[in-house]
Amino acid sequence: MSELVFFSGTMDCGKSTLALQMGHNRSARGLQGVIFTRDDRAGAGKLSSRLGLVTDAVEVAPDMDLYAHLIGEMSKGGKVDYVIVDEAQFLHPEQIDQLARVVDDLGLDVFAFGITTDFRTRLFPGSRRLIELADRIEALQVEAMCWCGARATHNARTVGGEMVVEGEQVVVGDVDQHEGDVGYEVLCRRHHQRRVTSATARADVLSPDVLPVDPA
Ligand SMILES: Nc1ncnc2c1ncn2[C@@H]1O[C@H](COP(=O)(O)OP(=O)(O)O)[C@@H](O)[C@H]1O
Ligand SMILES: Cc1cn([C@H]2C[C@H](O)[C@@H](COP(=O)(O)O)O2)c(=O)[nH]c1=O
Repeated sequence: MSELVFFSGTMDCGKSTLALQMGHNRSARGLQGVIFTRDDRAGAGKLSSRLGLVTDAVEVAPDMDLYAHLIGEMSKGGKVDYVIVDEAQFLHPEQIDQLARVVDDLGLDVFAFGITTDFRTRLFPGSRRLIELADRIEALQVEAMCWCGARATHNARTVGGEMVVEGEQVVVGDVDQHEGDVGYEVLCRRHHQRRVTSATARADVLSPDVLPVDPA
């Protein structure tokens, strides 16, 4: 039975790597897939992992009908055995409905990979729809870690290392950005709620306010 599966996790937990591995294992057995992505850091039409692997993909435009695209491929004689979607949080809810239709009407497995929540802990519309429609939701096994050592569960947006809570929902970027740039850091809920990033935690430790006071 074909399935719509949502592989979700924080940024930097290995989603794109797993997407590439699942595609590789299937193509090694002669299966052919279509890989969709949107706004990958490596550029349009690319699916890239921080482990250095990258593959070509179909860049999803905001108004693209994914079901119609696959029907078009098949009617041109293309073989499609499965579908992979990376950065699925950026898709419109209607496009997630189209993926569900691919599973139900075309009998193809659809494997979608993405983060669930944004820097303000709000669901992305595409991820919300995936949670509503997916046959299965899988949490990635390799856990990303907060600077404190706890499991990272939330994505923070940072500017110059400090967490920000205002801004557009979508700003393409990466973890480990240089000072001053907009970047991201994964945190445990406690430190996301308190807005303590690795940089501000370090600064607090160094601050004279928190140095032990000599009573003498
Ligand atoms: N130099 C490295 N050595 C080993 N693993 C690495 C290295 N750099 C990144 N990784 C692994 O790659 C993961 C990020 O993979 P990626 O697929 O790009 O994540 P995601 O798509 O979830 O943002 C990290 O959590 C880490 O496990
Ligand atoms: C939290 C958050 C993230 N983004 C962007 C930043 C990256 O370009 C992608 C996530 O990619 P990854 O492969 O999972 O690391 O999403 C965003 O636009 N808005 C946010 O709030």
